[in-house]
Amino acid sequence: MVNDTLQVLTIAGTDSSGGAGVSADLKTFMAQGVYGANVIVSVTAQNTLGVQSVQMIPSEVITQQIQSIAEDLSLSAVKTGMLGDVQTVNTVAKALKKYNFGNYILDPVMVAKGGAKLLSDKAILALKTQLLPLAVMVTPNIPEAEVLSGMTIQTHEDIMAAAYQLQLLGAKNVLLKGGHGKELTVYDFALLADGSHFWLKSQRVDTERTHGTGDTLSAAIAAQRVLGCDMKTAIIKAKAYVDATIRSGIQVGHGHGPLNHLAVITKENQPEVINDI
Ligand SMILES: Nc1ncnc2c1ncn2[C@@H]1O[C@H](COP(=O)(O)OP(=O)(O)O)[C@@H](O)[C@H]1O
Ligand SMILES: Cc1ncc(COP(=O)(O)OP(=O)(O)O)c(N)n1
Repeated sequence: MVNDTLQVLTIAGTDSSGGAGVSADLKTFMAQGVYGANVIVSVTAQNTLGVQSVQMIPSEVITQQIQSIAEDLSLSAVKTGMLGDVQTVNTVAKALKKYNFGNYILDPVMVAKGGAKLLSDKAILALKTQLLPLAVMVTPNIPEAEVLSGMTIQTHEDIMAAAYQLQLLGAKNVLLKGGHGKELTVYDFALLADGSHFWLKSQRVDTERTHGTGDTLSAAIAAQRVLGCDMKTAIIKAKAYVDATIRSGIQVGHGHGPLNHLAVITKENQPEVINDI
């Protein structure tokens, strides 16, 4: 059942193959039992093999979409995904400052799994200065954390240092995702607003079908916050959900296939929570 009083917004781009972007976010919100609204900032022609084209939506249309929702819905959280260019980052930042949508989760999407650029170089600085300070949570993968922190990340110590740097730049909580890589064990690192930290340890699923994992994780965190979880619990529950969606694979497309958003979480999906590694 969807709880219609729990309303969450995603501001992101579309993915015509339905695996990432707004599609992943709305499927995740629904699966978590919260109501999802969407503001489209870009339309991508995309499939599991790559991104074929990107069309950005004009700023005034983005502003109008946000205003329409703000005037009617009762939102308690918002997440942003692909924002594309500097104009869009600035437009979204202006709207987030104007309207109070509650918890703001920033997924700093930069590059799709197939390698296509989803954020321009100029927009990176705008995202750092305009959006990071507004975010209750930022969820970079390792390459994104390197770009935002200006640091090279090779070791677990580097991961922690980069997360602290992102907190210094204004994000209250940081979840640094460790999905990129080849190791058999995946570690995500969480740094919370009170200065505490923990690692989420899980076994890597040997699959190419991970299209939209980052979107799904950040959308699930937003949903769990709206459902009333504290930040640590929201992160752990969201991680278990993503793990379930990867493990219950579906066979769509011929490349980086999408997740199964209706997956049921079992004990097997619970990450190990550890303080230090
Ligand atoms: N093959 C995999 N097996 C298990 N977990 C994964 C796998 N790939 C990604 N994840 C998890 O999915 C989430 C998203 O991570 P990641 O893929 O790094 O983000 P992004 O999609 O933004 O690049 C993280 O919690 C990560 O640990
Ligand atoms: C429209 C759109 N938004 C975001 C992404 C990237 O999503 P992400 O969850 O990081 O997944 P992968 O691209 O890493 O599979 C996208 N591809 N398209």
